[in-house]
Amino acid sequence: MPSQSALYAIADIRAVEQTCLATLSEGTLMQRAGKAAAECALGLLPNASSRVLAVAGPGNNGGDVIEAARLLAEHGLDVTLWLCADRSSLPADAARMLENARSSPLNIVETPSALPDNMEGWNLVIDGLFGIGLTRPLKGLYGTLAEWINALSCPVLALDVPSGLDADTGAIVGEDGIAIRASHTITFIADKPGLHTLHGRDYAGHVHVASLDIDTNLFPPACAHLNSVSAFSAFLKKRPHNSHKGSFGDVIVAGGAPGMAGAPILAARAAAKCGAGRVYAAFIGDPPAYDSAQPELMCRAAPSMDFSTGAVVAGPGMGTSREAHDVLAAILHASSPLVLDADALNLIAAEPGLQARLAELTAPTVMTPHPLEAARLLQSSTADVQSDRLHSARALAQRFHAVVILKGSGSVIARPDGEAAINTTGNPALATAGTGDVLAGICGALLAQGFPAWQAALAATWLHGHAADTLVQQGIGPIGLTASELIPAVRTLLNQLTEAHAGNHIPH
Ligand SMILES: NC(=O)C1=CN([C@@H]2O[C@H](COP(=O)(O)OP(=O)(O)OC[C@H]3O[C@@H](n4cnc5c(N)ncnc54)[C@H](OP(=O)(O)O)[C@@H]3O)[C@@H](O)[C@H]2O)[C@@H](O)CC1
Ligand SMILES: [K+]
Repeated sequence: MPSQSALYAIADIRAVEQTCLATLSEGTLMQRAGKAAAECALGLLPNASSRVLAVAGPGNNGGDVIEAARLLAEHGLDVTLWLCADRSSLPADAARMLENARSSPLNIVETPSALPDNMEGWNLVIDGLFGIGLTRPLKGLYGTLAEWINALSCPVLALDVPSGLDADTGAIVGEDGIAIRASHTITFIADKPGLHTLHGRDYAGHVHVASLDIDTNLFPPACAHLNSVSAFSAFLKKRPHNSHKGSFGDVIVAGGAPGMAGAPILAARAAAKCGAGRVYAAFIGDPPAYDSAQPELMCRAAPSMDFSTGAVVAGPGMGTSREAHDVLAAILHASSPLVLDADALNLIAAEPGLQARLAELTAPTVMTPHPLEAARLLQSSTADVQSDRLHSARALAQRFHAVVILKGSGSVIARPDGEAAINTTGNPALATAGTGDVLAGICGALLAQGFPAWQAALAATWLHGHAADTLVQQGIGPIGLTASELIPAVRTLLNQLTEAHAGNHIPH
């Protein structure tokens, strides 16, 4: 099996599947998938007399669920199979599974023309309508069945992919399409990006990977990975006793147009609490005398700043005025490690001169667009960006020669060579004003402490999301979690991670 964090595109899964099908005896992979699914289902059921509804579609995903349903019925559970397909047109393996199931205690309802009449009393629904062979939106009986399942209160286990969801992108197929909202997904052969970004997290629920015992050597390189601590932990360093504030770098946050002073303050506070040695908040408008809640920050006027002395976070509350443009131009000419957020991205999207300068930079650079900012940078629409978030993040990284964090559910981190990761932490509590400023500030602090752009982006995204997860577990959110509250939680996590992962090695 490839590494737990590896993600594969449908085309790659198909290629692996075809190689296996050529060497294994007929039905072997489907039997393995059915067995893994049945075992997973048993773990979700309250007792041995549980009632299970299995829904099967017209393809091999249907074959998987038929096999799983047979095994569960033979295990003594009360299982009904809703076969939403014409038996005579099932693919060969699925037809074989159906024949096997006939001699089992499984209750089979063939080609139903209506929905099951009882919504109550099911302990689990298993979704085997469609997997990676979905080619169009769920319509007719499939659509109404999906709606019906989504209204149930019991757990729903999707086989391979929740039906209606695109396994590559996490999009729901069709303009007004519908997908089955699963509480759990058991996905076969390898994990898939669409289960983790856009609608993926809402529709796939907990994802379990069943590799079906396929030889690791048959897999091509993964198309992306899930973000994890191991991807950046090598840069978590214990601090030597003999250190001073200059040892951990400066961060200069540039933004704060009149009326928008809060944004750079949030980013600067985050940078300070994530370990930068000194933090400046530089304002396009008049700077405040100091930040009374965090007087360690040094508040300055942006036009008179020297941006070459530390990592720069440009954009929070910056506005798009002429002054903001000139400050951004000065920042791009300083060639410092750089985080570009918010209005800095909007200014760049609007001006080819700034774009050309950005593409020339060799210092570590991270861009943190949300989908609308990404759309402006790519001169496309938010819908286009969201329709394939991995592709959009890669396109941005290549065009601007920077590491990109495309924010949203399952943030995508991409770098110019095409390497990409999907973040797994975070929750809807982050959908509130100021959380983006905090993310940019964390990123700036990590760049100032010597993280390369890629690892800084991975670590910042992971920490930011995990802090929100921790606070929600404590009841501080999702409703009413504020961006400010994230900052101390991120600091705690960063210290815990450093303690757990940094060796005794003292850096020089
Ligand atoms: N091959 C193997 O041995 C293994 C396969 N495995 C399993 O197989 C799954 C892939 O199987 P699959 O290729 O048969 O695709 P699947 O998702 O079942 O559906 C395709 C069928 O649905 C139809 N169809 C599509 N969209 C539709 C729509 N909206 N509304 C109505 N019909 C629609 C489509 O018809 P068509 O588009 O040709 O008209 C076709 O008939 C995979 O996800 C995994 O679970 C694992 O067990 C490992 C071993
Ligand atoms: K499915």
